[in-house]
Amino acid sequence: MNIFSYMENYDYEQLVFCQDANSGLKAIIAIHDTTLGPALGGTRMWTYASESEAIEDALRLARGMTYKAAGAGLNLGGGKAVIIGNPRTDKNPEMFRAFGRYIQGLNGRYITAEDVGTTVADMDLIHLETDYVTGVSPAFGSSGNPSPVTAYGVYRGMKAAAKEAFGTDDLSGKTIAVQGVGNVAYNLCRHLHEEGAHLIVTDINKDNVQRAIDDFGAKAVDPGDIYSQTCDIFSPCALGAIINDETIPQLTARVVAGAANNQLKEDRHGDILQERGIVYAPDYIINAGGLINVADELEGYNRDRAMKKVETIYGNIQAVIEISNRDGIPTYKAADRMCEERIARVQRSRSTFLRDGKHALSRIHHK
Ligand SMILES: NC(=O)c1ccc[n+]([C@@H]2O[C@H](COP(=O)([O-])OP(=O)(O)OC[C@H]3O[C@@H](n4cnc5c(N)ncnc54)[C@H](O)[C@@H]3O)[C@@H](O)[C@H]2O)c1
Ligand SMILES: CC(C)C[C@H](N)C(=O)O
Repeated sequence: MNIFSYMENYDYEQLVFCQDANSGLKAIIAIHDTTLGPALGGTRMWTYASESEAIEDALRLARGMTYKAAGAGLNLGGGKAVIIGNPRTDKNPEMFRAFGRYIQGLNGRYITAEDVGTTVADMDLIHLETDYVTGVSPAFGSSGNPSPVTAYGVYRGMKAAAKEAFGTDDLSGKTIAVQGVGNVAYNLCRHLHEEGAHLIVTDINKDNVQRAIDDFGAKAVDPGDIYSQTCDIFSPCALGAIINDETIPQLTARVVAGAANNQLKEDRHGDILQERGIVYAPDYIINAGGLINVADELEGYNRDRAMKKVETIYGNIQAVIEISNRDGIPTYKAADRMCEERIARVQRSRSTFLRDGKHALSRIHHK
């Protein structure tokens, strides 16, 4: 991988490598764009097949966070971190403390939170060394696990997409196929079940499947069979790149709306969904609830205020669909356009010289 070419291509600001032999920490922090504010994004812990794969994942996810924050109307930039290792076997407290010190060294340019493979307990360890961490235990006045809030945002965004496809946002009686029933999707299924939707679920983790059957009367299918289920809505809540040449022909749903990051394998798959008349709720717009929730901590966490902001995801999905219909472009392009325009507008309005430029969040975390 030619790192500088890649960074130049998508206009990345900074890539940081962190190594601590004592704890075995090998981490990468990617900062994409801080026009709107400090880069906030989770830390992923994963068994990457190679260092290049880890770098690429950090960079790709960081850019997604720039768009996620811009689309959600937050004054935050985009960043993400990855720790190379197996989250089940390779963690130790010193690793997260060492990582916290590297974050502190960035002096607020990057703020972390949970992502796949990291937990509230890990954030508590990072918090021992830095204040630039969110999703910390509620005992510290923080917001805790962001997943249930992400799930609520996905539920609201799914309703907005359903309104476009079916003329109503009522999901009762609708059949929804959910791929992956982990932290986010379990909570999503609860909202859908309460509204009277029929659920078809799959997961490679049998316990998670059983929990959805027991709690929501879901029908379970094998992981490879989820795409071809007869359903109204397909909800990807496990992996990225699952909307691709192999899966699109199998889809019967009229809406794709789920929590997973980077759902389209390539942009052209968003074009194909549009050609097939499938309403695609862009991933970084619909799954912004967790980010909105942890971002609220930066102003002193207030659950009611955070949940009110999460409600805006319904309107944000509607806004994207409106741009898509108005300009005759697929929804993924409409979302990119909406976010890029906001970043450009803010950049222009902050272009005048100031001797001591300030950002609304520059006062945070100075205890
Ligand atoms: N947690 C959040 O707040 C949040 C916020 C935004 C986006 N996301 C994204 O949403 C997705 C789910 O996040 P999560 O926190 O629920 O993660 P999770 O790890 O708790 O859940 C993912 C589930 O998918 C299952 N899975 C993995 N591979 C699968 C496969 N091939 N087929 C079927 N199931 C499979 C896993 O066993 C697990 O149960 C991820 O892509 C994550 O990046 C999460
Ligand atoms: C800041 C976090 C809650 C980030 C979350 N993992 C996401 O991808 O949006």
